[in-house]
Amino acid sequence: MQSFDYIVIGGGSGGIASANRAALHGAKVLLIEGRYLGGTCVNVGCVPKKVMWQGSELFHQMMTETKAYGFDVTSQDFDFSTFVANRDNYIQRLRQLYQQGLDQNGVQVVFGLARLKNQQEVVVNGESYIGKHILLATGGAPVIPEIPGAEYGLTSNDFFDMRELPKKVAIIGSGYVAVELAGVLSHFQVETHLIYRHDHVLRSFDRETVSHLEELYRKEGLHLHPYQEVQSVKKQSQGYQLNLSDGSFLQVDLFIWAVGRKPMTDSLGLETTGVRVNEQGYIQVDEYQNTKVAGIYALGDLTCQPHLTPVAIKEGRQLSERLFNHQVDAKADLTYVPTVVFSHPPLGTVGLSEEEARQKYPDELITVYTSQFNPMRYALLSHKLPAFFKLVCVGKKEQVIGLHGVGEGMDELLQGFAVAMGLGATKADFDRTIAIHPTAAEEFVTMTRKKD
Ligand SMILES: Cc1cc2nc3c(=O)[nH]c(=O)nc-3n(C[C@H](O)[C@H](O)[C@H](O)COP(=O)(O)OP(=O)(O)OC[C@H]3O[C@@H](n4cnc5c(N)ncnc54)[C@H](O)[C@@H]3O)c2cc1C
Ligand SMILES: NC(=O)c1ccc[n+]([C@@H]2O[C@H](COP(=O)([O-])OP(=O)(O)OC[C@H]3O[C@@H](n4cnc5c(N)ncnc54)[C@H](O)[C@@H]3O)[C@@H](O)[C@H]2O)c1
Repeated sequence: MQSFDYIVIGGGSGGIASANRAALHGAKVLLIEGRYLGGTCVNVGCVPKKVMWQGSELFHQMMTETKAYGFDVTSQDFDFSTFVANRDNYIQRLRQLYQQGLDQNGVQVVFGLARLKNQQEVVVNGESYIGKHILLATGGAPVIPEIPGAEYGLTSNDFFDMRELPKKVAIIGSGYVAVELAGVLSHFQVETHLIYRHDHVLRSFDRETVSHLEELYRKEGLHLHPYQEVQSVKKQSQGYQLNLSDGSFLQVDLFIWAVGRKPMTDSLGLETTGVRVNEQGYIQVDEYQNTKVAGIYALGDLTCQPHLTPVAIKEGRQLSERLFNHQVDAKADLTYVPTVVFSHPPLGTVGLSEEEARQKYPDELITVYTSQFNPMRYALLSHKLPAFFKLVCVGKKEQVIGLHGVGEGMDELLQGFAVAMGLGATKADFDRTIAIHPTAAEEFVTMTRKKD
């Protein structure tokens, strides 16, 4: 039986990052992956999603904006299947790069579903391996609700297998995935219906910012159906009929479940180890990724931390710094985690929403600044998508504790502001900073409109 310093189960964002870092510090590392290297992010998450986002942005611009800029785009042919094939080739190359990186660092890779036999032994493909330290990094998978006909629906994984665009589609859910896939399809001029149970999408985000995005989505022709649940689905000779909670029906070519994800713990054999999970099945860890069992760690989508690739990567690398490079206090600092919903236009957030700020600091002064403007991209167009920006500050010194926005470029401009907020920047620090003109980012350092 082979022994390793470190066995990593799951070759996604967190697992690969941790395995490579451990190997760089001289550990003997085994990485076990059940399907394909890169996990969710590379294969059915961030990467194909961002390529789709980019493709649909281009499509939309070509169809609606290029003429005003003087282009004569006479052929509007678009071959979706070529686009998808190019996307998949790119992903294939990424997987190869991951494999090369692991090889170069001396990480041994085995493909197969791993199962813990006890606290130190892992079995894969009938072989047993002993690990001094074991990392669980098996991520999550999409959920399908239990209603009649639910099985006819696609998940986000299936979305990336689509080889042609439907004419009319429904997306059920209100989180990142629902909002992003709805935006992509709508920008590809697919009639898109977004169906969700409550009043708003993205309910953990700043309410006012989300309302702005919803307004833009409506303006772009996306059909929003708040306060609706899909109660059952009937297959028809062509497409599907969704039966909604208000008694109405919606006929679509296809529909996509985007109602959340569940942690991938089923195949792991956790019961043999004493590793604890919470009510939703997520593995309980402390801020150092320790589970309740010494020598077994977990990270990323398998735990309750924000389910974002850079979070999983940071957790994985910091864990390896701690275990294999004597950095005894290494842990991921999740105080200001910037995040972007790749909607059209993107919505970005760092820190607390206005609602969270008021709840967290009931006795402190909360000041809120907002700004709305038309990005220059629309200068020559009759059709405009105004951007919205917001700062949430606390105390007399007005420390900026929340920064939110919807608008072109929001995805790229957010990172630097997250650094400033991590350093405790105040509204005065923002105001002191010279703007870059003409950009969207300058709105954040020129805001004067205080909300009552
Ligand atoms: C549609 C979509 C879009 C997303 N877009 C973004 C984005 O734009 N930005 C962002 O930051 N995040 C995004 N995310 C989230 C991001 O993909 C995840 O947070 C991230 O992949 C989590 O990494 P992980 O290492 O925890 O798990 P994963 O990347 O899911 O990796 C887990 C790996 O473990 C393997 N595995 C499972 N069970 C076993 C087993 N028993 N044995 C061996 N291997 C096993 C799986 O095959 C998988 O490869 C997106 C997610 C989705 C679904
Ligand atoms: N851009 C990004 O960084 C990005 C993109 C996609 C996903 N992600 C990550 O992946 C995670 C998972 O995303 P997600 O969108 O799958 O899940 P989610 O948990 O963010 O959202 C799921 C939504 O579906 C709703 N819902 C649950 N059951 C329902 C039902 N039966 N009918 C209608 N609605 C229902 C929930 O109320 C919830 O709002 C995200 O939380 C995020 O961390 C990140």
